[in-house]
Amino acid sequence: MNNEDISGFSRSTPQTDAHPIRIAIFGVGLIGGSLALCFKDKPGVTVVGHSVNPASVVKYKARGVVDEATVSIEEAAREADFLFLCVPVGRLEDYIDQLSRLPLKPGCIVTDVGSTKVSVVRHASVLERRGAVFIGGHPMAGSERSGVEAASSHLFENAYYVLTPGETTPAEAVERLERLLRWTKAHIVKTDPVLHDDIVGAISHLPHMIAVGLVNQIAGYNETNELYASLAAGGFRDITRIASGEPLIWRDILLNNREVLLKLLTEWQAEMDHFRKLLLSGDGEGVADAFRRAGGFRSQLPEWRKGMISSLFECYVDVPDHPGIIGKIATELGQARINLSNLHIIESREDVPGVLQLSFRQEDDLEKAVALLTSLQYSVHF
Ligand SMILES: NC(=O)c1ccc[n+]([C@@H]2O[C@H](COP(=O)([O-])OP(=O)(O)OC[C@H]3O[C@@H](n4cnc5c(N)ncnc54)[C@H](O)[C@@H]3O)[C@@H](O)[C@H]2O)c1
Ligand SMILES: O=C(O)C(=O)C[C@]1(C(=O)O)C=C[C@@H](O)C=C1
Repeated sequence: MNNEDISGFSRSTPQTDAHPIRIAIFGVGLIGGSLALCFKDKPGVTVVGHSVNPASVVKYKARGVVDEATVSIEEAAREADFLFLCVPVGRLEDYIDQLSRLPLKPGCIVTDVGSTKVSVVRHASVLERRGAVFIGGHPMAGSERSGVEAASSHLFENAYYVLTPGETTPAEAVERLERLLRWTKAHIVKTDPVLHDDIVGAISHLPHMIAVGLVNQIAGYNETNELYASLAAGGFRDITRIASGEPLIWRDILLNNREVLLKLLTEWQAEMDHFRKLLLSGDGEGVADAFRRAGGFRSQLPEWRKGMISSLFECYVDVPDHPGIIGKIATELGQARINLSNLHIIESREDVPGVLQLSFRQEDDLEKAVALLTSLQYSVHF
């Protein structure tokens, strides 16, 4: 992508092939680090990372995630065209306050990646008085992992990236940010902060609470009998991956969106009460109907997008459980130059066919893999 117009400040400076763009990232963890990797090494771009922790600054540089790193918020912000706040939700307002006391580049864009939007957008008006433009942001992609070690330049590919510009946000600034974000390969969607928090509360925050509650319930049973953990298989793993999210990140998100979540929890309890009634009355048709409705809705979801159901292009291969089979499949794919992004054994018991989950970053790789494995007589399904 040509970054000719992205900075928006350099039109009066001597023309070079690419106008210089300075991007400051505050908090180079999973999300901040992934953004840094998307922008780094692009023509004319300098990425500067900020951390309050001197050891983190050394780490950011050593890992090559940023061009520069500093513990000074002032140094990071100075002359920055774009400032990304990638710290926990509970820290965002303080960062905005600190930035609002600094000499920012006129017209610079400050944005955040926080999982809630109402409070940060409301608070950010202090920045506008300093000549900066604030645009709330939230990439709908992530992981249960955290820290710069988990960062990836592919994290946002094909995911939705929400922006919440207000009515008075200059359209030119929104366009400039959108253009910069093209490097993430995400799909931009714009919405109002209140609607954002309602929807994301339902599709992200509530599921995290359910997963954590479920794991803790089972962990309690497991204290009296460890067979609970031993027998926990694919179903338990699928619904509970997100229970391993970073505790302080999730503390901040849930407390920040608590009004929405309290309502959602009441409705969730009603959903569970419905199940309780079905079981009490032995209403098998009611149980089957609940599964039918859920399956129907789930099958209509745009599965190929991150942020919905599947974060990757995936297929499942039935494999006989004998030594070397996984290596054989991986070698076949490698020889055909098909880029496998992940491989996961779902079930493997003696004499019983196992299932191999294959993940690809590109749809094209998935299609090629399915054709190849089918031609080799493997049973492939989705
Ligand atoms: N994890 C996800 O899946 C996900 C997805 C989208 C958005 N988000 C949002 O992105 C933001 C960052 O989350 P993450 O998953 O990258 O977390 P992370 O823990 O990987 O990174 C957080 C960063 O903030 C810094 N930080 C932590 N506590 C701090 C403090 N008290 N003061 C200053 N800096 C501090 C850390 O050093 C780190 O660089 C959060 O606001 C979160 O809501 C997370
Ligand atoms: O995939 C995961 O592990 C995530 O938790 C990502 C997830 C989500 O719930 O979908 C989590 C928080 C974000 O704010 C956005 C995305």
